[in-house]
Amino acid sequence: MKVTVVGAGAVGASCAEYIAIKDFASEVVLLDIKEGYAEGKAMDLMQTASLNGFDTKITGVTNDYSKTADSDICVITSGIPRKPGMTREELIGINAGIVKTVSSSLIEHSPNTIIIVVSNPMDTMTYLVHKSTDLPKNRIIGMGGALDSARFKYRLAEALGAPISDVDGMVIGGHSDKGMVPLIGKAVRNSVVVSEFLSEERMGQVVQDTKVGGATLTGLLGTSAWYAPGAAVSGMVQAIACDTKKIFPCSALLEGEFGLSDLSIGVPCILGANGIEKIVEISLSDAEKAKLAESAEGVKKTNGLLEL
Ligand SMILES: NC(=O)C1=CN([C@@H]2O[C@H](COP(=O)(O)OP(=O)(O)OC[C@H]3O[C@@H](n4cnc5c(N)ncnc54)[C@H](O)[C@@H]3O)[C@@H](O)[C@H]2O)C=CC1
Ligand SMILES: O=C([O-])CC(=O)C(=O)O
Repeated sequence: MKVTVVGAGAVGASCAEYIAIKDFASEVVLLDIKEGYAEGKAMDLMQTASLNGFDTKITGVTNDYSKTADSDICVITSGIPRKPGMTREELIGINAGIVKTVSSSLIEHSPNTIIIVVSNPMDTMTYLVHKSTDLPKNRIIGMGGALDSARFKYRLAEALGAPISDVDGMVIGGHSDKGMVPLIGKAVRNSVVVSEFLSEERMGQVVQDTKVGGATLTGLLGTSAWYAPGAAVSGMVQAIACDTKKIFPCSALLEGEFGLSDLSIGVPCILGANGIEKIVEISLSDAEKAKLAESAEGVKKTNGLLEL
């Protein structure tokens, strides 16, 4: 199993590290445009192998796509991150060009690959890869909901005073400060809906804290987060590599599912060897449907800025 990660910055390196630590891939290629940068990150990571106990071989390359040839899975993290006060949507001007060039170079050398898009604004970048390449739709997947759901579980556990392993919940919709739809009505503590434990007001706070999770970290760090994003990507890569058929909310191209079409947005998906094996059309309440529709409008507005 060969995995390429483009962008050896904060998220790309974290992603490579978690993939290696989980020890399911034979090889991870890190590629960056900055001379020597990916080579340095790869060497540093390889020097953790004996300490962390993995056999995955990590190599770094400067913009040499021939070294990525025949990758089973490619992750795109190249592009600029936001700074405090910015939205993810403001990154489109620079990141669209990068994502378009990178995806076409990857496919040239790995025509059968599955692509996971991370660069922001992620739903729009995922849609751009659908529009600008010939890969089938099950092989282009955006990462956002896996991270947002992890943040939702963190906030739920905090509100409940419960261990994180006791809570479950999912976030669907666009990966943006306003567009996320944390499904609070379906969130559970050991199979009991959280409304049994939390007031309406506290649940509203959990939802709001989840939606601005990325912005909160950007304010604290001066740039956006990387540990949880890297872990979220590695979980999706593992589900595909090991054909686990686990459900992750992913940005998938919709063609009528949930009453939506011609956009990529976060919905529950079964991930396996074929990438998105199935979009799971869970039933939503009227309020949840309205929020998803509003979120889709926001994503489409950003898609409208693409030069296709
Ligand atoms: N979808 C999600 O949930 C998340 C998305 N992100 C996004 O991921 C992206 C990366 O974030 P960070 O790693 O923090 O940024 P970073 O600045 O640390 O790393 C980005 C790397 O991309 C490289 N790069 C730029 N253009 C390139 C090209 N044409 N080819 C190859 N490499 C290129 C840069 O040299 C840099 O090393 C940002 O757009 C950020 O907004 C970040 C966290 C979560
Ligand atoms: O907040 C950002 O810009 C990066 C990101 O998508 C996240 O951490 O959720």
